[in-house]
Amino acid sequence: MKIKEIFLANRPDHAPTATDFGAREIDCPCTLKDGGFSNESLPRGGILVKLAWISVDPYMRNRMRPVGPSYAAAWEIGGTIDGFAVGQVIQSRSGKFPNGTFVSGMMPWAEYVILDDSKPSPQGPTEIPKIEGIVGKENHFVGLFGVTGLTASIGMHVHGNLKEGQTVLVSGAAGATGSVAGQYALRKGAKNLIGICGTDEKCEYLRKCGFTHTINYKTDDVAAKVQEYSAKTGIDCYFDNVGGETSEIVIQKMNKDSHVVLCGQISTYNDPDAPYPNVLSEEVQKYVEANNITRKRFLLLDHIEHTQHCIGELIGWFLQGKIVADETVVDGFENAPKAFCDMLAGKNIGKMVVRV
Ligand SMILES: NC(=O)C1=CN([C@@H]2O[C@H](COP(=O)(O)OP(=O)(O)OC[C@H]3O[C@@H](n4cnc5c(N)ncnc54)[C@H](OP(=O)(O)O)[C@@H]3O)[C@@H](O)[C@H]2O)C=CC1
Ligand SMILES: CCCCCC(=O)/C=C/[C@H]1[C@H](O)CC(=O)[C@@H]1CCCCCCC(=O)O
Repeated sequence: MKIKEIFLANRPDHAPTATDFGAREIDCPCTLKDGGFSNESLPRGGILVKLAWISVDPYMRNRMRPVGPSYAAAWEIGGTIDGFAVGQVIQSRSGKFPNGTFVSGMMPWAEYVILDDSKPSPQGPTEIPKIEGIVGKENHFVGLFGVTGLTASIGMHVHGNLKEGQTVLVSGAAGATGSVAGQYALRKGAKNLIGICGTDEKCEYLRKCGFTHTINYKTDDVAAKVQEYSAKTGIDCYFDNVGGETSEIVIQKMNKDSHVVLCGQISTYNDPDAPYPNVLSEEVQKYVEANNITRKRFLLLDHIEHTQHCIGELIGWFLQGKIVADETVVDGFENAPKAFCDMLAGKNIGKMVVRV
């Protein structure tokens, strides 16, 4: 049986497009001549997984460069793309993952893949728990209960220093991470929650998520709106997904001893020369130091020990209907490259996910 896989075709120096990727046919591992599956060709501990949900993520932009980010390899030209995904076990030579099990983890972008059950979580296959109310919603394990939801909650938990009654501002607020970061702050007692995003439709989504104030950075005067919405309180916590000019504006309105959760700097990801994290202007850097504002880089992988606690909270809120987690679903395996480029261009509300 032939299946499709997706590979990197070019390393663009501009915003990527779907033409920077290619698709090709390969033989499906573990198939018989009659088209059925067999586990005979699986190595011991191997599982054949049919991809179900593919995550497209901003850090992948960096994997398109000759040297990738510190925590993930650069993709080779002509090499198969890989990323976080959810799939179902079709054939198994593993005692841990019997047929039918849903797993999440890093997977090549091919319709069927072989994974090794000894590779540790979260990169290696991780069983998706069968919890009433969650079964059938495995898509959320690439979003709300996956990397983005955990980045939001663990990021806030570790660097947010949230307290009852605070003012919290989130940039990139209508995306997968930002929308959960804001709702996490609300659950922890934030009283004034300000969200910055790129369209009016996204502002509406923020209101559905419980944000107090919304700012469209493409049409509003960001500095004036940030000033207006934080005039009485200042800002106690800033969950920064975007960096650049927006962050310069926000940080200057932060209170003494307040905290930046430095999660991402997506406004500069297409610029190969932009340092990560972005270097603040001299004036803003002085403000940070004079006001004892913490701004430490946050990386999910450095804090994975908080996963059980934070995923437990997220699942609890979800089952109680206390958290909104809309997704932008793109159908079709071959549309994953377009979904990735569209996410970078801001065409998603909530988590951008590909249904295979
Ligand atoms: N530190 C960590 O461990 C992790 C960090 N991240 C970071 O979290 C952030 C959000 O990721 P994720 O939730 O997956 O993605 P999102 O779901 O937020 O999607 C990306 C969004 O970024 C916004 N965006 C794109 N370009 C710009 C720009 N020039 N200026 C401002 N906003 C822009 C767009 O929304 P809009 O229409 O509002 O512009 C777009 O929808 C990223 O910075 C990512 O790198 C993610 C996972 C782990
Ligand atoms: C645990 C796998 C997560 C992969 C997907 C993802 O969204 C990555 C986000 C990274 C973020 O930008 C900073 C991080 O710490 C996140 C995790 C990166 C892990 C990549 C592992 C890659 C590999 O093992 O090949």
